[in-house]
Amino acid sequence: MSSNEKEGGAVSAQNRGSWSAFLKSIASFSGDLSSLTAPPFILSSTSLVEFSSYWAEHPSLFVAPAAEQDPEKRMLLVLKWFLSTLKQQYAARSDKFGNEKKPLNPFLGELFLGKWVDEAGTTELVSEQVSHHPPVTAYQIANKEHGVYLQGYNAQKASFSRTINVKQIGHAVFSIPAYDETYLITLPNLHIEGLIFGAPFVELNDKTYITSSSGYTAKIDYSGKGWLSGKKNSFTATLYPTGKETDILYTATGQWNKTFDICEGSKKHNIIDTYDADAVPTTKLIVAPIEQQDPLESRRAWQKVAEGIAVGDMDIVGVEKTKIEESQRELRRQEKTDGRSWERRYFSLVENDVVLEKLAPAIGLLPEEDKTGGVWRFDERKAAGQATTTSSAPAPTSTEKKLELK
Ligand SMILES: CC(C)CCC[C@@H](C)[C@H]1CC[C@H]2[C@@H]3[C@@H](O)C=C4C[C@@H](O)CC[C@]4(C)[C@H]3CC[C@]12C
Repeated sequence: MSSNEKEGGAVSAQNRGSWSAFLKSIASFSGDLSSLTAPPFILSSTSLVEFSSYWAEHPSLFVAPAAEQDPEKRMLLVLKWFLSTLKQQYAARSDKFGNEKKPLNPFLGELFLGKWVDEAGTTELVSEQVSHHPPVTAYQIANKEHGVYLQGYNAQKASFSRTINVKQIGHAVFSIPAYDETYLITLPNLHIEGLIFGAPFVELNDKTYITSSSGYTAKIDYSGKGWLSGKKNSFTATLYPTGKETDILYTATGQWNKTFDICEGSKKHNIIDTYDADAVPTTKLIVAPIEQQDPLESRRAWQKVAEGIAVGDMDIVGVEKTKIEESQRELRRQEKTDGRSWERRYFSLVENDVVLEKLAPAIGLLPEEDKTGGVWRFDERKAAGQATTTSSAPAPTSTEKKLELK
């Protein structure tokens, strides 16, 4: 743990000045989160491209739907897995360090590759920054033994109104080809709580949906502590046949970062399952040693910046970040001169996506392609030409070598 990370909780006397200057600066903030300048002590050395891994830190829950024969119960298992990911996605860092941190902004083409190996077999992750303006991350998570796949992409738009509000644009697609089944998942909007106390954490807003090609939909309503009542990170999810919202088959309710109950029907006393986030251990993602990583892999590319953050040396951080930014600018200049654009390694833009065409209308999802550069999908053809394992990255091209910072 870095000196920076040990500080968690309320702002120390030493950091109070920079924190109040930050609070003043964000009052007029709106746009890409990448343009938000946070004080050094709130900087994380983890790039946003790594966040895709939060979808599968419980591989057994991820693959569980594949073993269920009944489509209704399968949908319930997909909902349970989704709910279990929320703690990892939105509370893991504030739980660990006492406060949320500002992640590193990935550069175009940045990769995060890894795998989980446990009782669920091998679950592989490919995450790639597919756009820089606007920043968009795409990912695929695959467990081939169980035949379970997740892919998606996301961008964030931030605005300030009493606090930092973040709108998520994008979606995820969970699929089990053996059942010819696809689930379209929308992403929660969020806001930052605790800013005033210097101990920021995430609270989710509004609602999200999961809708399946087998004819079921789950609606997840998020609520927080509020001024007068309620508990932090609360939600109520209902599962129903698509289009029949009042025919509730199952209800899940509780706190996504702690415990929740799954009940049959709409009555909250018919409990059939209880999930305790603290009782279900996560599996550690295996990432190749830095020296064996491709130059575009996140931890290798950001290594020196991360070292600077760890020791609180903002001069090193500045110098090393500038090197990355400069080499990125040079790549863009070169592409412009050559009349070509950056070739994404694993993902491609698609038109007329069949999953969206079929499932998005049921939940009113608008893909907002202008905000993500289009609809991004995992490209099997491209991936076949790449090594997605964590140890044998393909040799970098000459353009990519320019990124290798000495
Ligand atoms: C703490 C504050 C001062 C700086 C702002 C940090 C802000 C940019 C961070 C904080 C939380 C981040 C969310 C994170 O909780 C989880 C996810 C889910 C993941 O799948 C995609 C990224 C996203 C939305 C992060 C974006 C950056 C956030 C809002």
